[in-house]
Amino acid sequence: MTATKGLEGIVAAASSISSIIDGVLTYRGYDIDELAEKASFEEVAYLLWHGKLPTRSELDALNAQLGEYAAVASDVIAGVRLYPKDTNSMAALRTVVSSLALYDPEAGDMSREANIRKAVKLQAQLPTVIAAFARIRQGQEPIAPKKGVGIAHNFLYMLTGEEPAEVAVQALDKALVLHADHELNASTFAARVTVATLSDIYSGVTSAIGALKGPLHGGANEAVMVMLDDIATVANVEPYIQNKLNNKEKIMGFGHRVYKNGDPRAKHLQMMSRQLGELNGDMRLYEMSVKIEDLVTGQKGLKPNVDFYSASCYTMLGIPRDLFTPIFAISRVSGWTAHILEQFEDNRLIRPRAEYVGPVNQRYVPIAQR
Ligand SMILES: CC(=O)SCCNC(=O)CCNC(=O)[C@H](O)C(C)(C)COP(=O)(O)OP(=O)(O)OC[C@H]1O[C@@H](n2cnc3c(N)ncnc32)[C@H](O)[C@@H]1OP(=O)(O)O
Ligand SMILES: O=C([O-])CC(=O)C(=O)O
Repeated sequence: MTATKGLEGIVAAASSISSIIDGVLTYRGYDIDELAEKASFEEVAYLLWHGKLPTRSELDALNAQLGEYAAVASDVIAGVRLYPKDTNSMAALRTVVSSLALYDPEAGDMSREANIRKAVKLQAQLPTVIAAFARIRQGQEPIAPKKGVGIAHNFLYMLTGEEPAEVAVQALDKALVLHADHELNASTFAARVTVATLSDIYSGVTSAIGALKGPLHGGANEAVMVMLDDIATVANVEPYIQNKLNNKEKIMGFGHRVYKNGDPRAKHLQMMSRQLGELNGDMRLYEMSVKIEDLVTGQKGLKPNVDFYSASCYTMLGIPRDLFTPIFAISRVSGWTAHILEQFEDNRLIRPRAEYVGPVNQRYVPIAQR
């Protein structure tokens, strides 16, 4: 038995949810390029869960259900008030999502109907708890979710207490569409491994959030913004990046396990970054990002991934950088839960083997003689 480090190239599940074939990403067979231009995030979530685009009445019903479930139990918010104010936002999200299960009377109901309802609840409640966390740590009161608006609108409203501009809603909605699912990425795999033991959907999503947090995965979007903040000016891009490349340091937001010729989502986010810069009358972050891309792609052949341009986009939408990865989770919970539902449909415990490389033939030595 020989291990494949990082499971590179190993096909570990059959799935009909999303595919990456020859660098083209599809959700249920629909090209992400078309969905990014035409679909709302709620339509995409429905597509991931049900395998088809919703009719008008199906979408209306989903939106009504999302509105109904968006408020969370007051005890969950009371719990958030107890978190240290400087707590890591993804650690807070991991904890609060785990706690949602405690207040859901059907948390342990493993029927498909209950699991679909729980998927919708998680989708509806993640924006509420993230916005509540962000406000509470600043000494502000959480804002209750609004009915009759989409997830992107509601999140920006709950975060700021103000009606968001339509352009901001559209930009965030498109970003949510672009992040919704991605085949067997690390966090989705973590979710599937967890529920394949027949644990519940809340456990699966909590595992997934833990996996998304790391900077080699979803945490890279925040790390990109830390880098942009460090660089600060267009003039400083070249010395800063050159120094990192010379020291063989990783440049966050570049490279991908599957895409070697570029991530098809990045171009949409690059365009969004340019448009937001033009609208704000401030091209600094966009120009810095393009210059970083020129250097990193020119010298290393590495292309930007989904996390690279999302950092400048979210900052231009006025979102604090430590909420970038939680926003990724707001989107990806649609994919995680679709994969959990798919895993339950034809479940088998996920239990690979390890190649043993440790010592052999050891004999026990009594503690007094060691
Ligand atoms: C939503 C997402 O999860 S997208 C990915 C988000 N993560 C990041 O942006 C973090 C930066 N990127 C990376 O760390 C990697 O490219 C990953 C984790 C995305 C993919 O990792 P792997 O498939 O294991 O690639 P691996 O790390 O082996 O890289 C292969 C080679 O490219 C180099 N490389 C890969 N990414 C980068 C990078 N961002 N900057 C500099 N060099 C890089 C590696 O150092 C390695 O070089 P070597 O062969 O000389 O040792
Ligand atoms: O697929 C991956 O390895 C990481 C990624 O791009 C994603 O999860 O969107």
